[in-house]
Amino acid sequence: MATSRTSWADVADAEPAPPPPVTTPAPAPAPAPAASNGPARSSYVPPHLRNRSASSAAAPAPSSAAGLLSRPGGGFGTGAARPRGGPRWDREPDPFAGSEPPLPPADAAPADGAAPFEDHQNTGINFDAYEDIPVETSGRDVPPPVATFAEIDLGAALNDNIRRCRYVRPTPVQRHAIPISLAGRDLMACAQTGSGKTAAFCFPIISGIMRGPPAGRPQRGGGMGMRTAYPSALILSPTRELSMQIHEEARKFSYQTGVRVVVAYGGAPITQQLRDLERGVDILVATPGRLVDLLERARVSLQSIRYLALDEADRMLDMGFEPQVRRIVEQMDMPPPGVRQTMLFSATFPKEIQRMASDFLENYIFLAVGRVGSSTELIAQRIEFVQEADKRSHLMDLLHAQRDTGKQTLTLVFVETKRGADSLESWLCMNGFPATSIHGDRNQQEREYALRSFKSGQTPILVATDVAARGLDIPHVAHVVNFDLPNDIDDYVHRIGRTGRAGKSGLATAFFNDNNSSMAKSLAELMQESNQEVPAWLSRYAARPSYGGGGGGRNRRSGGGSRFGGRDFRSDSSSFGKGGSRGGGDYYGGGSSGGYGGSSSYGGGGYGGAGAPSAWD
Ligand SMILES: Nc1ncnc2c1ncn2[C@@H]1O[C@H](COP(=O)(O)OP(=O)(O)OP(=O)(O)O)[C@@H](O)[C@H]1O
Repeated sequence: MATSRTSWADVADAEPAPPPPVTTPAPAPAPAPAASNGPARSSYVPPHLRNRSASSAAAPAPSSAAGLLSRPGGGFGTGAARPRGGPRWDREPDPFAGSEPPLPPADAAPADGAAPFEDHQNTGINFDAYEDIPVETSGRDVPPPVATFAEIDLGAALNDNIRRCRYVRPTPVQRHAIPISLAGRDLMACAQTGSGKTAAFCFPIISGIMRGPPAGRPQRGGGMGMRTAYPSALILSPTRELSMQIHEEARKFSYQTGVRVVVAYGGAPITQQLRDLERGVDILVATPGRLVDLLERARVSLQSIRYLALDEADRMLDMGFEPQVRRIVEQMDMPPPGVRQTMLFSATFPKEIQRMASDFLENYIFLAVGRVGSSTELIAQRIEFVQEADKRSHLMDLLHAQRDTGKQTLTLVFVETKRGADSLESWLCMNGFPATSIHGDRNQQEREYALRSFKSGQTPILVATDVAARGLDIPHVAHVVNFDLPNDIDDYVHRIGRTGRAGKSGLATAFFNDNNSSMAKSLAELMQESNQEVPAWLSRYAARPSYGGGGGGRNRRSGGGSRFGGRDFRSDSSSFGKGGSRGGGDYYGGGSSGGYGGSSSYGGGGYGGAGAPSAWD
């Protein structure tokens, strides 16, 4: 087990007070548009012009500001209302407020220069832990990786935000993925949980929107009073909370760049989201269900999309979102592959998603940082044999032991069902452990409240179904407990990945019993691969042929031929042709057409029936 010497959390723990607000001066006003159709449009400046004064001189000069006003990206077709009297980002709320130290002067050092920023290198991702990570790329003419942010010309405004985020050096996935995306290539990228994938797809999108040429005039949306938004980039993510988180991150990265980020997800009132869209949108972060709704209402058009990013794409398939995702990407007005740029990111890439994704991508590069679907060595994994009836008392022992250390940390407990989450939450509270829960039966307000209360440490235990398994970046989660193991090793990888993030070490404990025997082999393999000690009893389980995966579980690793089933499927001779069927297999719940059935094992995933509101959308 690799140990973290200087981790983000170690340093963050040592930070006594919230840092002062941003001190960056506002950029010089962008050129005022020369023509207007009305007051609402008069101050609109396309993103690639907005940053002209702040970003590098490499930004292309517009031929005519007036001509750019009709550019659909950055607003709805009829023009978005902007604050008057100056560029709108002057009054942009500071997404860093209270979270960072003063920005070092831009000329103090390049973003990669460690020395001047050493004292606030709190996100000091433990790069040593990632240094010798194996990287595999396939595809034609792969652009070379970079070692520093300074080697990439992202523009001054974005570099300022990178400094504000206290990112000193790019993580391995960023080192490879950012140059690939900046070169305009489609990308399928797989990297371990907590390794900085969000920035890896956000930076090139923001930079591209800032610098890119104006998109063509929308063909519809201006008439009949229809206020249609024409984003330039779409980021799809499977869960509401992950969409919210990506939105927050993207807002930080695009602060004072003039690039406007809007989020749309189910469970929250659509009216507010519509208002946000009406104010203009360059990057739309959305869950598939809510986006389909917006498209059907013609409040969003995808015809100006230049960048499409799918985060946790495999999860969207798991959740039965394939029809919606295909509808959004293939059947609406989105430009085809080759015209738009498409990026897929996840820590796990089963072949099934690779096959679907290959329909969305053109001449793409497959990037695997670390073994595909593997877990980071920063997470110490423990598997304990615990009978169902003993799980609660065992959990209590763990929590008492943790409490005895006197350290204030957060514990995330995964269970399989929504009812199980409710009942464990109240049992913990009754027993003196402040807990809350998040699952698909809780309304969105309750879910968000639970997450806030957990993050703040008010309720340091969060009992969750898989709704919280993917992507959520919650600082200080020191322990993930798999009270109920999932049926799929990829889900296990994502769950435990809520700890041990950004170079920080973490602990993951799983309760295993006969009910989980189909997981034995893949668990043992995963642990071995991550240099964890595999208990002898688990190896014995794994050695039994009947427990070697497959079974009833959706155990992609062991069921799919090659051991990890996650390399670039184009190099697999048995791979399906482009657009081919994805075949059967239990991964899709019995080879259904990928409809709305979802999987009961996800505690609320999928659609309950036609038109039924989903807890996931
Ligand atoms: N270059 C960097 N330097 C320091 N910290 C970074 C850097 N890039 C990202 N981070 C931080 O690392 C953490 C994890 O990043 P992120 O959430 O993007 O991981 P991820 O790979 O998407 O994880 P998951 O697979 O769980 O979704 C975040 O808190 C982020 O701010």
